[in-house]
Amino acid sequence: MLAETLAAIRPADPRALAEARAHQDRLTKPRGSLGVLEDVAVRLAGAAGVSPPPMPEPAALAIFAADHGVHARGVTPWPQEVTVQMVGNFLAGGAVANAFAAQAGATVTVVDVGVAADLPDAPQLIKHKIAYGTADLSQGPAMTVDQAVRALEAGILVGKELVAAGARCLITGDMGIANTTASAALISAFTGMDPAEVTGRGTGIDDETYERKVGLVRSALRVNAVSDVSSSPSEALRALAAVGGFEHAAIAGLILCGAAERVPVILDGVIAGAAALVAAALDPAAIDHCVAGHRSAEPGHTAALTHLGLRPLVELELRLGEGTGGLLAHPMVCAAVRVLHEVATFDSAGVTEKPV
Ligand SMILES: O=C(O)c1ccc[n+]([C@@H]2O[C@H](COP(=O)([O-])O)[C@@H](O)[C@H]2O)c1
Ligand SMILES: Cc1cc2nc[nH]c2cc1C
Repeated sequence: MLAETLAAIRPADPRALAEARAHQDRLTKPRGSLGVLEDVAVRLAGAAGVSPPPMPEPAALAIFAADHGVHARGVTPWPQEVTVQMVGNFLAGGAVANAFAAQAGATVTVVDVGVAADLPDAPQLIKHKIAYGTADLSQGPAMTVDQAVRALEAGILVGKELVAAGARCLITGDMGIANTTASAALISAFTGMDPAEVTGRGTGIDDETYERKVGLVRSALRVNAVSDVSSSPSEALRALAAVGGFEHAAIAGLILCGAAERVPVILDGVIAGAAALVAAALDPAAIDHCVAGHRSAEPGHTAALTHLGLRPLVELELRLGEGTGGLLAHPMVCAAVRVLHEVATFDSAGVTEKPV
Protein backbone atom coordinates (compact mmCIF):
# COMPACT_ATOMS: atom_id res chain seq x y z
CA MET A 1 0.00 0.00 0.00
CA LEU A 2 2.93 2.36 0.67
CA ALA A 3 4.31 1.88 -2.86
CA GLU A 4 0.84 2.39 -4.36
CA THR A 5 0.35 5.60 -2.37
CA LEU A 6 3.77 6.95 -3.35
CA ALA A 7 3.03 6.16 -7.02
CA ALA A 8 -0.17 8.24 -6.87
CA ILE A 9 1.47 11.43 -5.55
CA ARG A 10 1.76 14.33 -8.00
CA PRO A 11 3.57 17.59 -7.35
CA ALA A 12 1.75 20.96 -7.41
CA ASP A 13 0.19 21.59 -10.82
CA PRO A 14 1.98 24.57 -12.45
CA ARG A 15 -1.08 25.63 -14.48
CA ALA A 16 -3.40 25.70 -11.47
CA LEU A 17 -0.73 27.66 -9.56
CA ALA A 18 -0.47 30.24 -12.35
CA GLU A 19 -4.24 30.53 -12.72
CA ALA A 20 -4.75 31.03 -9.01
CA ARG A 21 -1.98 33.65 -8.87
CA ALA A 22 -3.45 35.52 -11.86
CA HIS A 23 -6.93 35.34 -10.34
CA GLN A 24 -5.66 36.75 -7.01
CA ASP A 25 -4.35 39.74 -8.91
CA ARG A 26 -7.77 40.49 -10.51
CA LEU A 27 -9.66 40.51 -7.19
CA THR A 28 -10.90 43.75 -5.61
CA LYS A 29 -7.97 44.34 -3.26
CA PRO A 30 -4.54 45.80 -3.75
CA ARG A 31 -2.18 43.15 -5.12
CA GLY A 32 -0.58 41.12 -2.34
CA SER A 33 -2.71 42.76 0.36
CA LEU A 34 -3.73 39.39 1.80
CA GLY A 35 -0.09 38.59 2.37
CA VAL A 36 0.66 34.98 3.21
CA LEU A 37 -3.03 34.03 2.82
CA GLU A 38 -2.67 34.62 -0.93
CA ASP A 39 0.18 32.09 -0.98
CA VAL A 40 -1.93 29.60 0.96
CA ALA A 41 -4.81 29.82 -1.54
CA VAL A 42 -2.41 29.49 -4.49
CA ARG A 43 -0.68 26.55 -2.79
CA LEU A 44 -3.99 24.72 -2.34
CA ALA A 45 -4.87 25.36 -6.02
CA GLY A 46 -1.55 23.80 -7.04
CA ALA A 47 -2.15 20.85 -4.73
CA ALA A 48 -5.71 20.28 -5.98
CA GLY A 49 -4.67 20.77 -9.62
CA VAL A 50 -7.51 23.24 -10.17
CA SER A 51 -8.21 26.91 -9.47
CA PRO A 52 -10.06 27.76 -7.39
CA PRO A 53 -9.37 24.64 -5.30
CA PRO A 54 -12.22 22.93 -3.42
CA MET A 55 -13.03 24.44 -0.03
CA PRO A 56 -10.90 22.50 2.52
CA GLU A 57 -13.88 21.52 4.65
CA PRO A 58 -15.08 19.58 6.45
CA ALA A 59 -11.84 18.90 8.27
CA ALA A 60 -10.94 15.70 10.08
CA LEU A 61 -8.41 15.58 12.90
CA ALA A 62 -6.57 12.27 13.40
CA ILE A 63 -4.73 11.96 16.72
CA PHE A 64 -2.14 9.15 16.55
CA ALA A 65 -1.21 7.89 20.01
CA ALA A 66 1.83 5.83 20.98
CA ASP A 67 4.36 5.25 23.75
CA HIS A 68 8.15 5.38 23.77
CA GLY A 69 10.78 3.10 25.28
CA VAL A 70 13.07 6.08 25.88
CA HIS A 71 10.57 7.24 28.52
CA ALA A 72 12.42 4.94 30.97
CA ARG A 73 15.51 7.16 30.66
CA GLY A 74 13.81 10.13 32.31
CA VAL A 75 13.27 12.56 29.42
CA THR A 76 9.93 13.95 30.60
CA PRO A 77 8.36 14.68 33.99
CA TRP A 78 5.11 12.95 33.00
CA PRO A 79 4.32 9.29 33.71
CA GLN A 80 3.79 7.10 30.66
CA GLU A 81 0.18 6.30 31.69
CA VAL A 82 -0.75 9.87 30.70
CA THR A 83 -0.73 8.72 27.06
CA VAL A 84 -3.53 6.18 27.56
CA GLN A 85 -5.33 8.48 30.00
CA MET A 86 -5.34 11.32 27.46
CA VAL A 87 -6.67 8.93 24.81
CA GLY A 88 -9.59 8.38 27.20
CA ASN A 89 -9.94 12.13 27.55
CA PHE A 90 -10.03 12.65 23.74
CA LEU A 91 -12.68 9.95 23.43
CA ALA A 92 -14.74 11.52 26.23
CA GLY A 93 -14.49 14.93 24.50
CA GLY A 94 -12.60 16.59 27.34
CA ALA A 95 -9.25 17.62 25.81
CA VAL A 96 -8.16 20.95 24.32
CA ALA A 97 -8.17 19.24 20.90
CA ASN A 98 -11.89 18.49 21.33
CA ALA A 99 -12.66 22.13 22.19
CA PHE A 100 -10.63 23.42 19.23
CA ALA A 101 -12.14 20.79 16.90
CA ALA A 102 -15.64 21.88 17.92
CA GLN A 103 -14.64 25.47 17.15
CA ALA A 104 -13.31 24.46 13.70
CA GLY A 105 -16.19 22.06 12.95
CA ALA A 106 -13.69 19.20 12.63
CA THR A 107 -14.28 15.55 13.48
CA VAL A 108 -11.90 13.87 15.96
CA THR A 109 -10.58 10.35 15.37
CA VAL A 110 -8.09 8.75 17.75
CA VAL A 111 -5.77 6.03 16.46
CA ASP A 112 -3.86 3.66 18.76
CA VAL A 113 -0.68 2.86 16.84
CA GLY A 114 1.42 1.90 19.85
CA VAL A 115 0.00 2.76 23.26
CA ALA A 116 1.58 0.65 26.03
CA ALA A 117 -1.82 -0.53 27.34
CA ASP A 118 -4.96 -2.09 25.91
CA LEU A 119 -7.83 0.23 25.14
CA PRO A 120 -11.55 -0.58 25.30
CA ASP A 121 -13.53 -0.21 22.07
CA ALA A 122 -14.99 3.24 21.41
CA PRO A 123 -16.76 4.75 18.40
CA GLN A 124 -14.05 7.36 17.63
CA LEU A 125 -11.14 4.97 18.29
CA ILE A 126 -9.34 3.07 15.54
CA LYS A 127 -7.03 0.28 16.68
CA HIS A 128 -3.86 -0.23 14.65
CA LYS A 129 -1.54 -1.14 17.51
CA ILE A 130 1.87 -2.10 16.11
CA ALA A 131 3.40 -2.80 19.55
CA TYR A 132 3.05 -1.77 23.20
CA GLY A 133 5.38 1.19 22.73
CA THR A 134 8.73 1.41 20.95
CA ALA A 135 12.05 0.08 22.25
CA ASP A 136 14.51 2.57 23.80
CA LEU A 137 16.01 4.44 20.82
CA SER A 138 19.14 5.36 22.79
CA GLN A 139 20.11 1.66 22.98
CA GLY A 140 19.23 0.44 19.47
CA PRO A 141 16.43 0.66 16.90
CA ALA A 142 13.11 1.87 18.33
CA MET A 143 11.27 -0.46 15.94
CA THR A 144 11.94 -2.73 12.99
CA VAL A 145 11.65 -1.41 9.45
CA ASP A 146 8.67 -3.75 9.00
CA GLN A 147 6.94 -2.15 12.00
CA ALA A 148 7.71 1.33 10.63
CA VAL A 149 6.13 0.42 7.30
CA ARG A 150 3.08 -1.04 9.06
CA ALA A 151 2.66 2.17 11.09
CA LEU A 152 3.03 4.27 7.91
CA GLU A 153 0.36 2.12 6.28
CA ALA A 154 -1.92 2.54 9.31
CA GLY A 155 -1.72 6.31 8.74
CA ILE A 156 -2.48 5.86 5.03
CA LEU A 157 -5.47 3.65 5.84
CA VAL A 158 -6.88 6.13 8.37
CA GLY A 159 -6.47 8.96 5.83
CA LYS A 160 -8.33 6.94 3.21
CA GLU A 161 -11.18 6.20 5.62
CA LEU A 162 -11.50 9.87 6.59
CA VAL A 163 -11.53 11.01 2.96
CA ALA A 164 -14.07 8.29 2.08
CA ALA A 165 -16.24 9.60 4.94
CA GLY A 166 -16.19 13.08 3.37
CA ALA A 167 -13.17 14.88 4.85
CA ARG A 168 -11.73 17.51 2.48
CA CYS A 169 -8.89 18.53 4.81
CA LEU A 170 -6.79 16.32 7.08
CA ILE A 171 -5.27 17.70 10.29
CA THR A 172 -2.44 15.83 12.01
CA GLY A 173 -2.55 15.20 15.75
CA ASP A 174 -0.35 13.22 18.17
CA MET A 175 -0.31 12.00 21.75
CA GLY A 176 2.70 10.27 23.23
CA ILE A 177 4.56 11.03 26.41
CA ALA A 178 8.31 11.33 25.55
CA ASN A 179 7.68 11.82 21.84
CA THR A 180 9.57 15.14 21.68
CA THR A 181 12.77 13.10 22.24
CA ALA A 182 12.09 10.94 19.20
CA SER A 183 11.06 14.08 17.27
CA ALA A 184 14.41 15.74 18.04
CA ALA A 185 16.30 12.62 16.93
CA LEU A 186 14.38 12.45 13.65
CA ILE A 187 14.86 16.17 13.01
CA SER A 188 18.58 15.95 13.67
CA ALA A 189 18.83 12.89 11.39
CA PHE A 190 16.92 14.54 8.53
CA THR A 191 18.29 18.10 8.72
CA GLY A 192 21.86 17.24 9.75
CA MET A 193 21.59 19.73 12.61
CA ASP A 194 23.21 19.04 15.97
CA PRO A 195 20.98 17.46 18.67
CA ALA A 196 21.63 20.48 20.96
CA GLU A 197 20.06 22.78 18.34
CA VAL A 198 16.90 20.76 17.76
CA THR A 199 16.10 19.35 21.20
CA GLY A 200 13.57 21.27 23.27
CA ARG A 201 11.96 21.09 26.68
CA GLY A 202 8.82 19.26 25.54
CA THR A 203 6.15 19.32 28.24
CA GLY A 204 8.55 21.26 30.51
CA ILE A 205 11.81 19.93 31.97
CA ASP A 206 14.58 21.28 34.21
CA ASP A 207 18.16 21.90 33.05
CA GLU A 208 19.46 18.54 34.29
CA THR A 209 16.77 16.59 32.43
CA TYR A 210 17.35 18.72 29.36
CA GLU A 211 21.09 17.87 29.30
CA ARG A 212 20.24 14.17 29.66
CA LYS A 213 17.69 14.42 26.82
CA VAL A 214 20.23 16.01 24.44
CA GLY A 215 22.76 13.29 25.38
CA LEU A 216 20.21 10.54 24.69
CA VAL A 217 19.34 12.02 21.29
CA ARG A 218 23.07 12.08 20.52
CA SER A 219 23.45 8.43 21.65
CA ALA A 220 20.44 7.39 19.59
CA LEU A 221 21.97 8.79 16.41
CA ARG A 222 25.37 7.24 17.16
CA VAL A 223 24.18 3.81 18.28
CA ASN A 224 21.86 3.53 15.28
CA ALA A 225 24.39 5.10 12.88
CA VAL A 226 21.93 7.57 11.40
CA SER A 227 22.97 10.98 10.08
CA ASP A 228 21.85 13.19 7.22
CA VAL A 229 19.41 10.67 5.77
CA SER A 230 17.02 12.92 3.83
CA SER A 231 18.28 12.05 0.35
CA SER A 232 17.46 8.33 0.18
CA PRO A 233 14.02 6.74 0.77
CA SER A 234 15.50 3.49 2.12
CA GLU A 235 17.79 5.37 4.53
CA ALA A 236 14.78 7.49 5.55
CA LEU A 237 12.78 4.37 6.42
CA ARG A 238 15.73 2.99 8.37
CA ALA A 239 16.09 6.27 10.30
CA LEU A 240 12.36 6.38 11.02
CA ALA A 241 12.55 2.84 12.42
CA ALA A 242 15.75 3.53 14.36
CA VAL A 243 14.82 6.75 16.18
CA GLY A 244 11.14 7.48 15.45
CA GLY A 245 7.86 6.65 17.09
CA PHE A 246 4.81 4.81 15.78
CA GLU A 247 2.89 8.11 15.73
CA HIS A 248 5.60 9.77 13.62
CA ALA A 249 5.37 6.93 11.09
CA ALA A 250 1.57 7.03 11.02
CA ILE A 251 1.50 10.82 10.61
CA ALA A 252 3.96 10.49 7.71
CA GLY A 253 1.48 7.98 6.23
CA LEU A 254 -1.42 10.39 6.70
CA ILE A 255 0.57 13.09 4.87
CA LEU A 256 1.36 10.73 1.97
CA CYS A 257 -2.30 9.72 1.81
CA GLY A 258 -3.50 13.35 1.67
CA ALA A 259 -1.00 14.03 -1.12
CA ALA A 260 -2.08 10.93 -3.07
CA GLU A 261 -5.77 11.78 -2.65
CA ARG A 262 -5.18 15.51 -3.34
CA VAL A 263 -6.75 16.41 0.00
CA PRO A 264 -4.72 19.10 1.81
CA VAL A 265 -3.03 18.29 5.10
CA ILE A 266 -2.60 20.88 7.87
CA LEU A 267 0.44 20.02 9.97
CA ASP A 268 0.47 20.55 13.73
CA GLY A 269 3.66 21.00 15.80
CA VAL A 270 7.08 19.41 16.23
CA ILE A 271 5.89 15.80 15.98
CA ALA A 272 4.16 16.56 12.66
CA GLY A 273 7.25 18.48 11.53
CA ALA A 274 9.44 15.44 12.18
CA ALA A 275 6.91 13.19 10.40
CA ALA A 276 6.77 15.58 7.43
CA LEU A 277 10.56 15.25 7.05
CA VAL A 278 10.07 11.49 6.72
CA ALA A 279 7.26 11.97 4.16
CA ALA A 280 9.41 14.45 2.21
CA ALA A 281 12.32 11.99 2.09
CA LEU A 282 9.96 9.35 0.65
CA ASP A 283 8.55 11.86 -1.89
CA PRO A 284 9.32 15.59 -1.77
CA ALA A 285 6.12 16.31 -3.76
CA ALA A 286 4.06 15.26 -0.71
CA ILE A 287 4.94 18.57 0.93
CA ASP A 288 3.19 20.50 -1.89
CA HIS A 289 -0.04 19.19 -0.32
CA CYS A 290 0.79 20.41 3.21
CA VAL A 291 0.21 23.67 5.05
CA ALA A 292 2.13 24.35 8.27
CA GLY A 293 -0.59 25.16 10.80
CA HIS A 294 1.63 26.77 13.39
CA ARG A 295 5.12 27.17 14.80
CA SER A 296 5.61 25.24 18.04
CA ALA A 297 7.80 26.55 20.84
CA GLU A 298 10.08 23.50 20.29
CA PRO A 299 13.28 24.61 18.50
CA GLY A 300 13.32 21.47 16.37
CA HIS A 301 10.03 22.50 14.82
CA THR A 302 11.52 25.65 13.32
CA ALA A 303 14.44 23.55 12.02
CA ALA A 304 12.01 21.12 10.36
CA LEU A 305 9.86 23.88 8.84
CA THR A 306 12.93 25.66 7.47
CA HIS A 307 14.21 22.43 5.96
CA LEU A 308 10.80 21.81 4.35
CA GLY A 309 10.41 25.41 3.15
CA LEU A 310 7.11 25.83 5.01
CA ARG A 311 5.90 29.03 6.64
CA PRO A 312 3.63 28.49 9.65
CA LEU A 313 0.34 30.41 9.88
CA VAL A 314 -0.15 30.69 13.64
CA GLU A 315 2.60 31.66 16.11
CA LEU A 316 1.23 31.58 19.64
CA GLU A 317 4.00 29.68 21.47
CA LEU A 318 1.79 26.60 21.66
CA ARG A 319 3.52 23.37 22.71
CA LEU A 320 0.61 21.07 23.37
CA GLY A 321 0.36 18.81 20.34
CA GLU A 322 -2.90 16.82 19.85
CA GLY A 323 -3.44 18.79 16.60
CA THR A 324 -4.31 22.00 18.45
CA GLY A 325 -2.13 24.29 16.29
CA GLY A 326 -3.42 22.70 13.10
CA LEU A 327 -7.03 23.15 14.22
CA LEU A 328 -6.46 26.86 14.96
CA ALA A 329 -5.09 27.37 11.44
CA HIS A 330 -8.00 25.64 9.70
CA PRO A 331 -10.38 28.65 9.54
CA MET A 332 -7.55 30.75 8.06
CA VAL A 333 -6.91 28.17 5.35
CA CYS A 334 -10.65 28.10 4.58
CA ALA A 335 -10.81 31.92 4.47
CA ALA A 336 -7.85 32.01 2.08
CA VAL A 337 -9.57 29.60 -0.34
CA ARG A 338 -12.98 31.27 0.03
CA VAL A 339 -11.43 34.49 -1.31
CA LEU A 340 -10.72 32.74 -4.65
CA HIS A 341 -14.33 31.51 -4.81
CA GLU A 342 -16.28 34.56 -3.73
CA VAL A 343 -14.41 37.84 -4.04
CA ALA A 344 -15.40 40.02 -7.02
CA THR A 345 -12.91 41.05 -9.70
CA PHE A 346 -12.26 44.69 -10.61
CA ASP A 347 -14.18 44.04 -13.85
CA SER A 348 -17.21 42.30 -12.31
CA ALA A 349 -17.60 44.83 -9.48
CA GLY A 350 -16.89 47.92 -11.59
CA VAL A 351 -14.07 49.02 -9.30
CA THR A 352 -11.36 51.14 -10.91
CA GLU A 353 -7.88 49.63 -10.91
CA LYS A 354 -4.77 51.54 -9.88
CA PRO A 355 -3.38 53.32 -12.97
CA VAL A 356 -0.22 51.58 -14.27
O1 LIG B 1 3.25 19.79 19.25
C1 LIG B 1 4.28 20.18 19.83
O2 LIG B 1 5.07 20.93 19.26
C2 LIG B 1 4.55 19.67 21.22
C3 LIG B 1 5.58 20.23 21.96
C4 LIG B 1 5.80 19.75 23.26
C5 LIG B 1 5.00 18.70 23.77
N1 LIG B 1 4.04 18.16 23.00
C6 LIG B 1 3.18 17.06 23.54
O3 LIG B 1 3.69 16.62 24.77
C7 LIG B 1 4.00 15.23 24.76
C8 LIG B 1 5.46 15.02 24.61
O4 LIG B 1 6.22 15.81 25.48
P1 LIG B 1 7.42 15.14 26.28
O5 LIG B 1 7.99 16.24 27.11
O6 LIG B 1 6.82 14.05 27.09
O7 LIG B 1 8.38 14.65 25.24
C9 LIG B 1 3.26 14.66 23.57
O8 LIG B 1 2.02 14.13 23.95
C10 LIG B 1 3.08 15.84 22.62
O9 LIG B 1 1.84 15.82 21.99
C11 LIG B 1 3.80 18.63 21.76
C1 LIG C 1 -1.75 16.55 30.24
C2 LIG C 1 -1.09 16.38 28.90
C3 LIG C 1 -1.85 16.56 27.74
C4 LIG C 1 -1.21 16.41 26.50
N1 LIG C 1 -1.65 16.52 25.23
C5 LIG C 1 -0.65 16.27 24.41
N2 LIG C 1 0.42 16.00 25.13
C6 LIG C 1 0.14 16.08 26.41
C7 LIG C 1 0.89 15.90 27.56
C8 LIG C 1 0.29 16.05 28.81
C9 LIG C 1 1.11 15.86 30.04
